[in-house]
Amino acid sequence: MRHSAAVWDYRAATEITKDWNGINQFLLRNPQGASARVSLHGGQVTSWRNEHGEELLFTSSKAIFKPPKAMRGGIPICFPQFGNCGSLEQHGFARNKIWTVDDNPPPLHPNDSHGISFVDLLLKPSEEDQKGWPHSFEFRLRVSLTTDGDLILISRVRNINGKPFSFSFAYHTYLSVSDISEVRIEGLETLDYLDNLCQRERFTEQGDAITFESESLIMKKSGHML
Ligand SMILES: O=P(O)(O)OC[C@H]1O[C@@H](O)[C@H](O)[C@@H](O)[C@@H]1O
Repeated sequence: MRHSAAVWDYRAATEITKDWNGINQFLLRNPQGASARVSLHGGQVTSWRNEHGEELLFTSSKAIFKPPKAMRGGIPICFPQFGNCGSLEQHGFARNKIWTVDDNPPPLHPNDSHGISFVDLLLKPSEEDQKGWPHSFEFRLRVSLTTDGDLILISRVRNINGKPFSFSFAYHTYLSVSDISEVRIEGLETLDYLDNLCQRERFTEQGDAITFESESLIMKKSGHML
């Protein structure tokens, strides 16, 4: 029987290193050997490994690892705009910014505090950001790894001056799959989507599961991108 959770020190389980551009990144570990790595560049999770050390996230061999270009891999955060559905740069500016560590985040709901190893990050808009998107916000991101090796991302956006604004948001997750023909995505039946490979024509999903036989690039109206 394992008693590791009772004595597990989540701070000791978090190691700070530098990413490929010298920007701080955090390595989260659980007692079973699973890990996750998250960079202050974009608040982007760049690696998630299971207890066998297998990488679960994909990073393109063509990824550019240099700001201000976001890296194509891991989990880029799209905010305050998804895709090119607005006047901002593709997928918004959050993924291109240097986030800070949030030393004193407001408490999370107890149901959301499952992480055995975690880091809290914060993004506040710069003056430059506010020229392009004149809204006052704080974006808090908690990245946690559970005892079971699950990765949990919790995002909280706070309007700090009470003037209403709207935004779109997505975790642009690149999952690594060994055999795409084995993948099924369920639960999207009846949703409308825009097909990027058909000039963003709108269709309604009919099937109870999506499978992949060829290149596919569809954007669900609710914000999911496949
Ligand atoms: O190429 P970017 O800006 O990193 O965005 C990643 C991808 O985002 C998707 O939403 C687009 O449909 C793709 O065309 C794009 O490659």
